[in-house]
Amino acid sequence: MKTIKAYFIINPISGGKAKDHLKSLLNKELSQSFSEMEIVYTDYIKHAEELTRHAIAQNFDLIVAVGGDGTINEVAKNLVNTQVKFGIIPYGSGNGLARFLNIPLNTHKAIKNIKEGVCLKMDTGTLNAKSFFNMAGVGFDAKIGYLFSKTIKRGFSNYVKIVLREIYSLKPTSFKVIIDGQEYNERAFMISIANSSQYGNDMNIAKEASVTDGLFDVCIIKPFPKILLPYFGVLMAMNKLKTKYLKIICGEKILIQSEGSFFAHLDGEPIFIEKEVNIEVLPLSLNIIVPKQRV
Ligand SMILES: Nc1ncnc2c1ncn2[C@@H]1O[C@H](COP(=O)(O)OP(=O)(O)OP(=O)(O)O)[C@@H](O)[C@H]1O
Repeated sequence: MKTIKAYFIINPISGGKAKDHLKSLLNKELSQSFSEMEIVYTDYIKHAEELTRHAIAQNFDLIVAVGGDGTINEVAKNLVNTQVKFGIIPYGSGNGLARFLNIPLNTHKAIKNIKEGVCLKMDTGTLNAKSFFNMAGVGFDAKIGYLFSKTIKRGFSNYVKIVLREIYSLKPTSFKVIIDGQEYNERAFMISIANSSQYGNDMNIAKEASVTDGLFDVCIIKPFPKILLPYFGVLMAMNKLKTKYLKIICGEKILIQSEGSFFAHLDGEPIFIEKEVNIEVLPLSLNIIVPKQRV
């Protein structure tokens, strides 16, 4: 048995899937792999942040988030630039980061990855000093993140319902964007800051994104005829989106300004912005467990 202390944080509501059985499953499949193991469920929003800080104080070597990108965010934000290893058992609605890293969506295989995977150092980011790991953004996806956070029902189908309801009233916003000192003035439906290539559910916007290149792909989505949406959806699912309506610029320091206040999101979790967003990459700052073939 390895002398590794492992701490599991389960979000009971993520992805709209039941997780009552997980505690006994994790104990059964992993108790021989670690010298000490603790499994806890979150009771409320941001509880995972408190639990992570507790686990760090108790010298756990490995902390695993069981949930989606929001849960990953709450756990991993305390692990940036530490030696603590981070694992994911995907149980979200979108699972963007897990899908990008080829972490299995099947629970048994994801548990096996916690045992047998290898450690990758990945880039993380901050938006107005708050951490994100998969994707941040302003505009339409931030509004969807806000509306999704207000719904009781989670899961992919509810996400799609909100997107379809909102897309037809969507209007572009004027943004000033400064990427590594270069200024762009754009009217856009949204601007996504991609660390991985995808939002979740294999909806890829930045097909060449890497989480180890020290750069974000700034994806400026310009106003497009909405009739093209199904076509773009198919291209995104195939990771082949290329269109004159999408401009991608890579950079490590990004400033976004707009008239008045607006919403942004960090891994799908909305935040209200008074004035501007400042985004920075923190290269290779998180030790994440991924399948061997991913490194
Ligand atoms: N016990 C709880 N009750 C209510 N909300 C919770 C609880 N525990 C955690 N949360 C909140 O659940 C939210 C959603 O979690 P998460 O993002 O992991 O799932 P998801 O949105 O279904 O998946 P994804 O982000 O992959 O689309 C987070 O904002 C988190 O703070």
